[in-house]
Amino acid sequence: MSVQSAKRRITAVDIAKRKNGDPVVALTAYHAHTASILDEHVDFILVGDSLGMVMHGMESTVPVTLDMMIVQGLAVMRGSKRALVVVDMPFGSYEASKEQAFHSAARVMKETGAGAIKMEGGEHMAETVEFLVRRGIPVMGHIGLTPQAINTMGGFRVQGKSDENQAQTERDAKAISDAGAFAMVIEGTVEPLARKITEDIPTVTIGIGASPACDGQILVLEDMLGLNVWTPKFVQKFGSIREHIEEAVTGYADAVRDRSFPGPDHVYARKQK
Ligand SMILES: Nc1nc(=O)c2c([nH]1)NC[C@@H]1CN(c3ccc(C(=O)N[C@@H](CCC(=O)O)C(=O)O)cc3)CN21
Ligand SMILES: CC(C)C(=O)C(=O)O
Ligand SMILES: [Mg+2]
Repeated sequence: MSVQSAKRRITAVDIAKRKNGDPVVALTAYHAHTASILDEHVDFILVGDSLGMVMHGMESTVPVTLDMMIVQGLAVMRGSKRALVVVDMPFGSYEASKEQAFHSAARVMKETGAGAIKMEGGEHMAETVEFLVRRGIPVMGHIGLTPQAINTMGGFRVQGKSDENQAQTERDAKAISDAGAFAMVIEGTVEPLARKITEDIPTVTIGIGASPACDGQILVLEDMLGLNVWTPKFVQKFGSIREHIEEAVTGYADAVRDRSFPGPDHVYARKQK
């Protein structure tokens, strides 16, 4: 990193000011190349623990490690210079105690240079969120459908369908907001709940499968590009990257088989005498 950069990055403080303003635009990225494409078009890039499922074919995000998040977080920092980079805390790296959370989050901040971290959880994580924020780590919350809880939820379940669950999710939002999170992801919740939370709390809400009522939106990049075959219902495919890759790969395979590749332009010759 340079001593002084010409254009400063968007900060967590900038995002926090976007309540009732223009919608906050966010996408996930795990690589330097994709990060460099998103950099000019989004407000923040999330290095999501969804990378376990998207890059590695895991069935959930539970096996993702802190080291995996740090490696990809660093890649995304190298590829970007304008957008805020937020790194997800993976399952098992923060839930045991606020000290464990600080230790893990500090590693992410020091080893990647990212501007903020995100952690899943409501009321039960509020004390931890406050502990980190007070010690200089901007925290993005994540409530509603929290994928790391797949094994206690019994699957990825849309939240807010019952009165009891709606009331709990509202308490979660309030607790994370009061704890000082600069923004929070609301994932997989029924529309009236996402709307009510967004109206009731002063914290910026970022929706994913949580209706247009939120202050911003996020999607997993590979889902909206059309690279992943199956996606949750809340995804709109804005591209069809899978077909582009298929076309390029079959073109290459055909060219190798009929010996039209490598062609004259791709061959090294000896020095002319
Ligand atoms: N590629 C990808 N995209 C994501 O959005 C994403 C991940 N991976 N991994 C981490 C979590 C997991 N997510 C998920 C995964 C599955 C559903 C899902 O099965 N949804 C059902 C509805 C379930 C219900 O009705 O309760 C669906 O059909 O959309 C939702 C969110 C969102 N996140
Ligand atoms: C889906 C987003 C919000 C996320 O947490 C992830 O990509 O891991
Ligand atoms: Mg995540």
